[in-house]
Amino acid sequence: MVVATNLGFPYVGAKRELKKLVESYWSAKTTEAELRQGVQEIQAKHWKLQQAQGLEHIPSGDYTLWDRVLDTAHQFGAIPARYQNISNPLDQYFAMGRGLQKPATETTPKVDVPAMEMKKWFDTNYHFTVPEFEIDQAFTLQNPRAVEQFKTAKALGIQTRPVIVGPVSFLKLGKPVKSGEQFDTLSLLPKVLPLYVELLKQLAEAGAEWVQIDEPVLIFDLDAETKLAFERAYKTLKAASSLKLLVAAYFGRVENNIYPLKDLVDGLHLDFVRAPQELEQVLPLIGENQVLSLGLVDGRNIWINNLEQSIQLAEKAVAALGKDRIFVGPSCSLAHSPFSTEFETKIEKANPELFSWLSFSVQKCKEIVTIAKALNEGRDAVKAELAANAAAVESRRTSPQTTNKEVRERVAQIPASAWKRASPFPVRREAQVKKLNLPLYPTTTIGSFPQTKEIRIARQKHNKGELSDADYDAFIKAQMKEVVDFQEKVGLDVLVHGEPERNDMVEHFGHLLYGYDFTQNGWVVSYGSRCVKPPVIFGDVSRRGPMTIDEIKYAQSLTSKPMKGMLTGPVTMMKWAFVRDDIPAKDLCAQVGLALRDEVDDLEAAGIPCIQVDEPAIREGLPIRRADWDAYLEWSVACFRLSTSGISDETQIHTHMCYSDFNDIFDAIVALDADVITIENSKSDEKLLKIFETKQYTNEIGPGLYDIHSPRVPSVEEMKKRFADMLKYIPDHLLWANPDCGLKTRQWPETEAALVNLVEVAKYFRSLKAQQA
Ligand code: MET
Ligand SMILES: [Zn+2]
Repeated sequence: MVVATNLGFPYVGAKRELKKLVESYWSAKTTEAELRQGVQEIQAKHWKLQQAQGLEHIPSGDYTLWDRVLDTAHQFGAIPARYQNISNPLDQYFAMGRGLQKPATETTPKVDVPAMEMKKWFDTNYHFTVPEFEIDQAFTLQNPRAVEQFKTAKALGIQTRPVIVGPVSFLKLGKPVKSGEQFDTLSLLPKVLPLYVELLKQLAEAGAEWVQIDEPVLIFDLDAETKLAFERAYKTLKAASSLKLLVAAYFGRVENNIYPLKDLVDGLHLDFVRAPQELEQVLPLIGENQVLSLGLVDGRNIWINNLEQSIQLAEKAVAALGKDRIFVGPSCSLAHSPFSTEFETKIEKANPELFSWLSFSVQKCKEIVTIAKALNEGRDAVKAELAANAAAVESRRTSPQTTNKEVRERVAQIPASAWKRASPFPVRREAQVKKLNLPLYPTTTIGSFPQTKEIRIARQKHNKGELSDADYDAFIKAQMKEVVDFQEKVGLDVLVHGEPERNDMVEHFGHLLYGYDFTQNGWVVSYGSRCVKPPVIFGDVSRRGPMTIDEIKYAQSLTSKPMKGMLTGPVTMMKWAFVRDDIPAKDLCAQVGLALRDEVDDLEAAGIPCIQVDEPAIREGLPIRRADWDAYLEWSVACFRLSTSGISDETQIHTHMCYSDFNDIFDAIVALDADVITIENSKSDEKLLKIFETKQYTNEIGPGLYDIHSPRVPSVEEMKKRFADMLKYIPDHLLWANPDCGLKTRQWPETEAALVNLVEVAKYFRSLKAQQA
C-alpha cells in the first residue's frame, strides 16, 4: 500500500513555543531540565497532531534547538577548538551556533567566542551552521539527537521515522577549518562512516524500522568523486545495518546523481514539486527492491496542493512500481512552511476566498494523507476532500482577485526601449555630474537610520489606533528632520530620509501594492530561534498609489543637498515573500518592476535627483544548477532595469546589495547598469576587490567601508586602509564612501561616531588628491 509520510515538521511550534523556550534558557530564566521537558512537550504535541492527520511515517530527529547540521557536527564531535573548553555540552552547542560572551567570575575565566559561519540552506531563506573540519579531524559519537527523540516518541507509543543528515551532505556542506588549508572535506568519509554505522545500530536497537537520511547535495552538479562517495557510503551503511534506508533529496532535480544509489538503499525521496518532469527519467533508475517516495506537496510555499494533479502524477509511479513501492510526502521538510492556517483569522474573515487557497503544515499533512488514500482506495474514498480541493483550485484559477487585466496587458506590451536607460553610462554621468555637483569620493549611507524604541512604539500605537494618522505623520516627519539635520551636521553628501516609516523593506511596500497580503502567524525559521513572517503575493501586482513621494519630498525640502529616494527592487520584493506559483516568476517580477517604475518616474517628477533601488536578494535567488543561472539572471536583471529606465539621463540610479559572494554574478551586476552601486565589502575585503583584477566595473561604486552588523566603531585609520585598498582597483572618479548596509539595527552613538570617521576618511583622500594635482 502507498504510505503517507512526512519529512519534517515546523519544530518552532504554532506560536513559536520553541523559540520562546530556548531564548528563555539563554537568558537563564529556564533551566536545562526545564528546557528539555518543554521541548518534549512540544514534540509530543506535534507527533500526535501529525498522527491525527493520518500520517503513517512521522519524523523524529527533525527537531533542533538551533540547526540540524549543527546537531550533526556536535554529535560527531566536530567541535572547533575555540569551543572545546565550554564544559556543558548544551552551552557548547549553543556557543557554536550563536557565539558566547561571558564576563570572568572568581572561578571561571572570561568567555568570548563568535558563532560559526552560517550559510543559506540551498535556495531557501533558512540559514544552517557550516561545519568546520580539521584535515585530521577525529569523530566521536555522543548523544545523537535522533536516537533520543526516537525513544521519547516510542515511550509515548508513537513509532516514528528518525531523520538524520547523511554523511555525504554533512561533509560536503562543511569547510576546512583554516581558510588557508584547503582539502576536500569528502576525504573524511572513511573516518565518519563507522560512526554512522554506530548511529544506525543505536536506532535499530531502539526499535526503528525506516530511517530517513537527508542528502540534499544530490541536487547539486556533482563531480565523479562525489558520486563515488555516495556509492561507497551507502554500500557501507547498507551492509552494516538492518534498517531500511530512505535517502532523501529535495529542492531540485537529481538527474543521474542517484544512479550510484540504485539497488543500494531501500528507498529514495525526490522533489516532484520542483521537478515534476523528472519522474519519467528517474523511474528506470529505481531498482527492483527500492521504494520511490514522491515529494508532491510543496514544503516551502503556502498554497493548497492541486490534489488531482498530484494523484495523476503518483498514478504514473504506481503503474510503474506498484503500490507497495510508493510513499507520498511533502517535497521537503515542512519546517520551511508555517504551522497552520487555523490561526489566520484575519484573512479568513476579510478574504475567505484567499483563505481557501492557503495550506500550511498541518493542512499539508492532510493533503498528503488524502493523496495516499485516493491511491490506495480510489478517489471515491476521499470524494468530499477532492471536491472541496477542486473547487478551491478552480476559484484560485479564475478569481478576479488574482488577475488584473490592465496589469497583464501592460506587461505584454512593454516596449523594447523600456528595458534600458536612454543613454549609455558615460553620457548619463556627464549630465549627473553637472546636476549633482558632488565632491570627489561622495559620501552616502544605504538608507535606514537607527530604528529606535521610540519609533517602534509609535508604530505599534499607530497600528493599534492609539495614535492618530495625523500624529503619527507628524512623528515620522520629526524623525526625518532629525536624520536630515544629523547628516548635514556630519557632512554627508547624498542624504537619505532614514526609513523611519518602514518596519521592513519588503512588508512596507507590500502594504502599498495590490496583490500582497499579510498573515498573523505565518512564521518560518530564518536561523536559530529567529523567525520571519514573509508577506503573501497572491495576485497581479500594481501600485495602490504613490508609495514614497510624500516622505522623500518632505525630506528633500529640508536640505539643499541631494536627497536619495529609497525603494526595494522587484527581485527582493518577490524573494522575501511567499510567492504565487500560478504564473511564471519572471512575469510576476515584471509586474513588480512596472509598479516600481511608476514610483521611480514619480520621484523624478517630484524633483528627487537620486533614487536607490535595493536588490539584496538577487544573489540568493540564483538557481542551484549552473545550467539554470543564465535564464534567471536574464529576467531578474531585466526587471531591475525595467524599474529604473523610465527617467532622464540626469537622474542618478543607485542600487545596493549586501551579503557578499558577488563574484560569480559579476557580469549580471554590471548588466544592471545602475549609475552607482553600494555593495558589501567589509566582511570579505580581498574577495570582493580581487575581481577587479580581472574584470572592469565601469559605473560608480561604493564598496562598504565598515560592517554595520556590529556596534563596533571603525577607526579612521582602519577605514583609510580599506579605502586605499579600494583605490588600487577603482578609478578615483567612480569611488564612493559609504557603510556596508542600512543602519537600522544600530544605536545612535555608534552610528554618529562611525559616520564622522567615514566623512573624515573621504576628506583626507580628497585633500591628498588635491595636493597631487
Ligand atoms: C538588506 S539591504 C537594506 C537596505 C535598506 N535601504 C536599508 O538601509 O535598510
Ligand atoms: Zn543591505
